[in-house]
Amino acid sequence: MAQINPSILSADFARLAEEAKAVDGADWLHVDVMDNHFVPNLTLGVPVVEALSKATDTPLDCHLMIEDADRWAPQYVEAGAGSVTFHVEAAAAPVRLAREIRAKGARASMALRPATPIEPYEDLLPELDMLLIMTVEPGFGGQAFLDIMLPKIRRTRELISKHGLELWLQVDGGVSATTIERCAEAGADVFVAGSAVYGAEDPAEAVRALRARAEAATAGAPWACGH
Ligand SMILES: O=C(CO)[C@H](O)[C@H](O)COP(=O)(O)O
Repeated sequence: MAQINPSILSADFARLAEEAKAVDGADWLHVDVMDNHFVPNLTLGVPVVEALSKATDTPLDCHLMIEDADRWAPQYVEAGAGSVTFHVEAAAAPVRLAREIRAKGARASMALRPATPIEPYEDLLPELDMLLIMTVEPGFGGQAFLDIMLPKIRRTRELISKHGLELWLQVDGGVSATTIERCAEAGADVFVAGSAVYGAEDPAEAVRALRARAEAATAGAPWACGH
């Protein structure tokens, strides 16, 4: 089943609890943590994640776009995140970090910037619950989807199948009604959408419509069931 994770980067930060409720029915709430070092933007940190986790029943999918991921990622598990994604480019010891996230009770996920290839990390895949392929340069919502990421999504799906893994494959950036089908056909099964959800008149309906498109695009694919 396709999962849709609305990104609160496109929500009203003054009304985060209400904005979380506006997407009831979403699989996860995607929380973009930015430190103005790894990316040229600054958003929120551990205290806000802790408050948000108490304000919604939707599990939090925290995407850390921050330096020194080894130090900070475990704190997001303690703050209540159900899934924590660190960037491989910002982690000194990604295997140790993934194991620590899992040991603390959250799903461990690793992200790749657009210019980072998947192939050097094939052996790490069994250590992960999800792999995130960025389909824009991280830092801002509302950017255009990078079509050139589709072959990387396909190659990653092939590696996941080759190793018989349960790993989820997430895409983030420019995912909308016009791009989600291409992502799904290429092999993604978890879709982050910011402006396509929070820019819609009815965000909950936008989630349902995106999920229906992704599921129609992957009907029958062996990896598209069983979440
Ligand atoms: O990680 C992100 C940016 O770095 C955001 O999650 C992403 O860009 C979502 O916004 P949109 O769907 O509007 O592209």
